[in-house]
Amino acid sequence: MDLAKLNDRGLVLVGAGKMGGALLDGWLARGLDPASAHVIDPKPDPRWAARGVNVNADPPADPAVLVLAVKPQMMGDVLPTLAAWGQGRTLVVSVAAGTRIKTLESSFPAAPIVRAMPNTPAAIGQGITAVAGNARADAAAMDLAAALMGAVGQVVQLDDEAQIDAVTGLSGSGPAYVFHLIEALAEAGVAVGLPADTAMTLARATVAGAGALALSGDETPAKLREAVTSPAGTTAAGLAVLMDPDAGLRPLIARTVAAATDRARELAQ
Ligand SMILES: NC(=O)c1ccc[n+]([C@@H]2O[C@H](COP(=O)([O-])OP(=O)(O)OC[C@H]3O[C@@H](n4cnc5c(N)ncnc54)[C@H](OP(=O)(O)O)[C@@H]3O)[C@@H](O)[C@H]2O)c1
Ligand code: PRO
Repeated sequence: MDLAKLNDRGLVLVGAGKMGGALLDGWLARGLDPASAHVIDPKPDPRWAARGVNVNADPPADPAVLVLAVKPQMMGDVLPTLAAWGQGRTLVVSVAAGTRIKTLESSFPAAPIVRAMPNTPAAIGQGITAVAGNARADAAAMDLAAALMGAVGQVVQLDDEAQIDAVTGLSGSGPAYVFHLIEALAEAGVAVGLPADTAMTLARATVAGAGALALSGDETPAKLREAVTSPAGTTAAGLAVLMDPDAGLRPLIARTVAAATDRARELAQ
């Protein structure tokens, strides 16, 4: 999207921590005017002020978008302070895990509201965000939300807000699983004889390259895996361990995503 469209009325970001900060980095890199961006955060990173973003000072009364990126546990304290923005002209976008549209509606009864679940690769324009809107989020509001999140990666529209918990368990938390895969690959490389820095370089580039290849064409991940796997070769030996139906990656990842999804449901308020 042309983020310049937001530059007239402004964007207010409440909570510029890891996720809010990653989004703001992405938006600023893609044309959001720092002078139209307003951060509210008790301990803001000095880099926002250094880049010309308004920090904790005179946010507009009628911004185009209010983005909520505080921890779900903070929402109860934060929402009552923001009610003035819920008059209907401002699109409210919450990226919080757990916090339900119903809860947001009790603070912003007149507002179009979109729940969005992004992930941190948004900072480099390679995030993916799932979105679900309330009844007041008409086509124009959903378009604005999709454009906002689309500026920092792909966007998936959900039919049902309840699916956001599963999205949180998969792609919201997912970058952490992949970073841990890099750590595990590097440690395994050291265990089979590589220097630590070489192993980390190989692990990082292997995951990044495989990810880029998986996104680059129409081949399924299964086909791409098969293309690496020579009959009776090295990959087949490795995959025999990794694809063990009981002790391999599939049941482990299934438990991982289920645990994260369950936690999102527990955080529900
Ligand atoms: N991190 C992710 O990968 C990710 C992905 C998808 C969604 N999310 C969602 O994004 C939200 C933020 O998560 P996070 O990981 O970015 O956490 P975080 O790094 O702790 O960011 C939250 C920010 O909000 C600030 N804050 C606290 N009280 C505030 C208040 N009253 N008004 C304004 N700002 C306030 C915090 O400041 P202090 O640090 O000083 O308390 C912090 O800078 C959560 O709801 C989470 O579910 C995160
Ligand atoms: N980070 C948040 C959490 O760990 C939500 C998805 C990723 O709760």
